[in-house]
Amino acid sequence: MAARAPSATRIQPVVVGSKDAIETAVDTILKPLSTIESAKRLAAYTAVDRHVKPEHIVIGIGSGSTVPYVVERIVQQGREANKDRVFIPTGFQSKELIVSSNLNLGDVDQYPTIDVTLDGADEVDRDLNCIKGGGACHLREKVLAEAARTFILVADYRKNVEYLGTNFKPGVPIEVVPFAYAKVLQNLHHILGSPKATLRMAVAKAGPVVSDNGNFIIDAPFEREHMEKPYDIMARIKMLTGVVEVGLFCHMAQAAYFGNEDGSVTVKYHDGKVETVAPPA
Ligand SMILES: O=C(CO)[C@H](O)[C@H](O)COP(=O)(O)O
Repeated sequence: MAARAPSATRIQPVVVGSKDAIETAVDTILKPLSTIESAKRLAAYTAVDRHVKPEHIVIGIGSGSTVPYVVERIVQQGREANKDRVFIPTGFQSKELIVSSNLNLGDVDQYPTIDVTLDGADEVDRDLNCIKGGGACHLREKVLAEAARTFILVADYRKNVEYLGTNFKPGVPIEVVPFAYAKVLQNLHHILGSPKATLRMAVAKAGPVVSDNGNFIIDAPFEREHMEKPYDIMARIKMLTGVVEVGLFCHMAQAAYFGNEDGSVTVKYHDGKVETVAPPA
């Protein structure tokens, strides 16, 4: 039998947090957020304050870099407010976010009716149509948007545009089953008028981006004439065999919250009304 090491050598230092975790915590306290991050947080906090009410039990959580602020604000509502709630994720990232925030996790097959879903967007036009799928999550995001009684968008000021494709240049994200991607690309190039449509390639992996559902993503830029009537082009893309979902969400959101550089929030509603919420005094 191996001799036991003297107890002194077995004593491990007490780890209270990694260097990164400590630096992040210090940054959070001491360093102000960048203008864009502040704008995202402002939009998310305002939307949560207005739309996540005590009677809301089933809550859809979207994907992207704005949504963590949504969850942060929901957590701030307190343990009592959240103890009976169930949170439904739109993908791996939001699932991790829900679990690491100690919120109850559910899935849309258990809860096909959601009280309110809050999600980010790549761009939102004057009629609240939006491009989603910059993070390749738009299939689940659309399911949760459709399942929700109220669907709310949160974003920073760069996403607030008159027509889609103004600032967001990669194009419309399209989730396709892998074996059909070349055929769908041909259809987009030669039939639907997107000659620059490309398969989205991974950055830290060789080969294509693979979605949480095991599919590929095509990014298809379209001319302004198509993007001004996004429902028509969305329907035509969706009819291509092999397409699973299109990252154009038309007439789905009730309101979109945009954090601005000056600390105000612009709220666009589905009926065309626009409100400006002044910065906190
Ligand atoms: O659609 C999405 C992911 O598929 C995101 O909601 C969208 O890309 C916005 O992300 P961010 O809040 O980081 O700007």
